[in-house]
Amino acid sequence: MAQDTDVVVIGMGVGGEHVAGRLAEAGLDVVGVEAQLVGGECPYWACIPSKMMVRAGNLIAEARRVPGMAGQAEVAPDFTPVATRIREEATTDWDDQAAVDRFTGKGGRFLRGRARLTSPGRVDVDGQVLTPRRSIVLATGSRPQIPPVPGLDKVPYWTNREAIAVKEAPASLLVLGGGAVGCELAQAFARFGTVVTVVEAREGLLPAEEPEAGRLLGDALGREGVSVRTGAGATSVSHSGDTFRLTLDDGEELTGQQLLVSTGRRADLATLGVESVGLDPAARALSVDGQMRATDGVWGVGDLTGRGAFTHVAMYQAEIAARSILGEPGPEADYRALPRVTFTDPEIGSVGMSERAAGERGLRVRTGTAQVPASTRGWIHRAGNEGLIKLVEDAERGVLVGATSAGPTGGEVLYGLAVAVQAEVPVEQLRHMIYAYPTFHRVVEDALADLAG
Ligand SMILES: Cc1cc2nc3c(=O)[nH]c(=O)nc-3n(C[C@H](O)[C@H](O)[C@H](O)COP(=O)(O)OP(=O)(O)OC[C@H]3O[C@@H](n4cnc5c(N)ncnc54)[C@H](O)[C@@H]3O)c2cc1C
Ligand SMILES: NC(=O)c1ccc[n+]([C@@H]2O[C@H](COP(=O)([O-])OP(=O)(O)OC[C@H]3O[C@@H](n4cnc5c(N)ncnc54)[C@H](O)[C@@H]3O)[C@@H](O)[C@H]2O)c1
Repeated sequence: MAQDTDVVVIGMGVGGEHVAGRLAEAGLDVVGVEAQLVGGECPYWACIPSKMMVRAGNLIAEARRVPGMAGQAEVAPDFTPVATRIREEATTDWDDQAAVDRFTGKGGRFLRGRARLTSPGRVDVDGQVLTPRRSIVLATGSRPQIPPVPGLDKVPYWTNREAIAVKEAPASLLVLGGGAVGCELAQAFARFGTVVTVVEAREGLLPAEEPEAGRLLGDALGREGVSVRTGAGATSVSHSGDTFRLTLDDGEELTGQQLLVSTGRRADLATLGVESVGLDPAARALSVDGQMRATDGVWGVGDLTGRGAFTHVAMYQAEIAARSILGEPGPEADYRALPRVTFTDPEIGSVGMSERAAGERGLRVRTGTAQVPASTRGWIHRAGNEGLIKLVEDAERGVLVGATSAGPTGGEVLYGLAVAVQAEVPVEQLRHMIYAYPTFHRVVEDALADLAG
């Protein structure tokens, strides 16, 4: 028998959990459907456990910076406390009961299973039919995109999930893909003694960001002993015993005890039955309007919308979708000041457009750059002070449309720049503000001086 309800939320990751909880608290009858764990990728296999690894790796790196700065320090890295924290604090051994209780405590109804749209206003969950009167919210996230490298489908490679669940750092690791996942995990494992090689197909690491940031990070990884191959195509992979072999297009053969594939993620609309409501199952992402509506009665939030695979995007969109479903007033989605932080050391923060992206949009841009080590705070900080600020100005309007903040606290320094991009604060006004001395964010003032010319 079909079960009537107001709303069905499919996928209870960060985005789905937020919409479902918000609507249930507002008094709607909400069924939240989740195939795996409520909370999704972020708390169990992504943001939170990976940042626990990064935090531990940063402690090791800081301790190694003591000589010449503050005496002597001996560090004996041990991955066990990290693996324990991931099990006990982050994931409760990959158990989501607390998250399920959090949702049902708000008045929601929870259903474990795999959902599929079968016709407008009808959802099938493993044979059980739900008929939402008001709305369906699609929040099914993304899955790793595995490149068609010959042999890859026959070897036991890791995705982020296996990498996060390890109990010991591997002796050696090949990382295919030098984006956010690859760089964060490469550095974290290297700091625990893993011999790491990163293979990136494009010309630099973090290729979606400013090339200066990718070079800075590549140099920092190199100094820590991570081998980086950029502009390198993998032509085959094999595995025997406990060794992976990765052959590159220049004939070089790389070996490692483990292979992490971190070559991007994509939405999977094909298995969701979206064609039954008139949407394209072959699309790379679900197309939504500024209120997160995909079509009549269907909203979409999070990674599957293809607007930036970040937890903060999923939560931002989820709040807009909830407002839209409840008929509450509020602004439409605005991604001009979308912030991104890769939690490496140096931390790479960026907001809005890169110089190249702004140029491709046809903007006449001016840029300004300043180096963190040349600033007072960078000079004081000394060991581990690498970083830079790069500003991208729309020269016609005299406002910033993008910025990069890389350095010891790059992601935190980014905040002021994000406000400037979002609020379109005139560059002239930014130039005449007071910047606290001696902070890292004073480097913004130096970059503004460079922008002036
Ligand atoms: C290693 C790693 C580190 C990351 N670090 C960060 C970070 O530091 N900061 C940041 O902002 N972002 C980070 N991200 C990205 C972040 O994890 C995602 O953007 C976020 O989890 C997306 O949320 P979501 O709700 O869209 O999808 P998800 O969290 O993927 O949740 C989707 C849920 O839908 C469920 N589902 C799928 N299909 C169905 C179905 N048919 N029926 C029922 N349920 C279904 C899935 O089981 C899943 O639980 C990281 C990602 C990775 C891989
Ligand atoms: N700190 C954070 O916020 C954070 C951390 C990790 C992941 N994430 C999110 O998760 C998403 C997925 O991360 P990701 O690192 O897997 O994807 P990504 O898109 O950031 O990077 C993938 C990289 O793999 C490269 N690549 C693709 N095919 C390749 C091949 N065959 N050989 C070699 N290199 C290849 C790409 O050029 C790219 O640089 C990111 O887009 C990001 O939004 C965010």
